[in-house]
Amino acid sequence: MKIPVTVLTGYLGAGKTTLLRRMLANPGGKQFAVIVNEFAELGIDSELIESSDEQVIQLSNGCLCCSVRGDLLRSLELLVQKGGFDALIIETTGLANPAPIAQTFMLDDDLNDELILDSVVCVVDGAHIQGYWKRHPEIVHQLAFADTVVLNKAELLSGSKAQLVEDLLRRLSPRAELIRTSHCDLDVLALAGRAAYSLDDTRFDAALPQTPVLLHRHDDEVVSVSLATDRDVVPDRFMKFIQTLQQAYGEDLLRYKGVLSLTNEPRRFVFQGVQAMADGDVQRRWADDEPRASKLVFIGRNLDAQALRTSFEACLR
Ligand SMILES: Nc1nc2c(ncn2[C@@H]2O[C@H](COP(=O)(O)OP(=O)(O)OP(=O)(O)O)[C@@H](O)[C@H]2O)c(=O)[nH]1
Repeated sequence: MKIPVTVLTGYLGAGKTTLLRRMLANPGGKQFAVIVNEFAELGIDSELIESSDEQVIQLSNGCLCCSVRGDLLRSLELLVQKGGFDALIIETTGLANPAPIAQTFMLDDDLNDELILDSVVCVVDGAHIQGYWKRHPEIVHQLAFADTVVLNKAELLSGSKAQLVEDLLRRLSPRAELIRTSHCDLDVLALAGRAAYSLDDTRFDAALPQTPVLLHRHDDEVVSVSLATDRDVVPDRFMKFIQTLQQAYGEDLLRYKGVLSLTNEPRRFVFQGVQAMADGDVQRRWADDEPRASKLVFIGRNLDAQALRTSFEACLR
């Protein structure tokens, strides 16, 4: 029996990791393996998963659909050789086109014998989708390819706006099942192992170019800036730094997230945001043998990397 693969897609900050965490917290007797892909050089998501039971492979600094597609193939081969799991979840970057990822299963005979693409789930940020979808063509590809669309952050939508967003999603993803939710609080057991995705489906033909897409270009203006330090971060300076960035870049500040070592705080501080919406919380304590290193990733349009570095330096003790 082939091992089912669930691909989690959706734009930056939509809620993919939130959904992944829910799936891992409620495995329904499955032993998951997970591949997490991040656009930025530094990977943060594997830190947010905090999982010990699953094999988690982090692929950073590029998208599975293009620049790290070879890494995806190697990781899949490695996982299949090693075994020890009966379901696989792949979390793509918010910029990835799921079509070439699906092709990976189709084009490689050995993988095709072992793995089957079970479902492509597209998580949508209900609060931002109306402003985003025309500006970011990735979203249209992701929705067109999905068999399941999770309309997330629904609590931020009024009744009439929620209806408009649903209508838009049904237009962009007419065949998909649509689930409206907040914080991806949905029946995760119903998501995996249900063969929602079929390679015979016409959806696949429509979304795939006739020849394999081995490389495709992302929006060149969207860049990532990764910052790392082993000095402590001073909380109020850091908050001012973030507020200044939110004001300076507005909608162009697409996504930021990080794990920080704050002054006088024995626990790791996890911080993340989408445009002007940010939140952070303390997590577990830093282990005795663990370097108290902070890392932070920003993804946005035309970010000034040097200016970000200099401003971040000013937040350190
Ligand atoms: N208000 C609100 N916030 C949410 C909801 N779901 C997730 N979030 C928050 O939105 C932010 C992004 O969530 P993630 O799950 O990390 O999103 P993602 O799609 O994995 O992000 P990237 O991998 O960076 O593209 C986090 O701060 C979440 O806590 C929701 O339903 N409502």
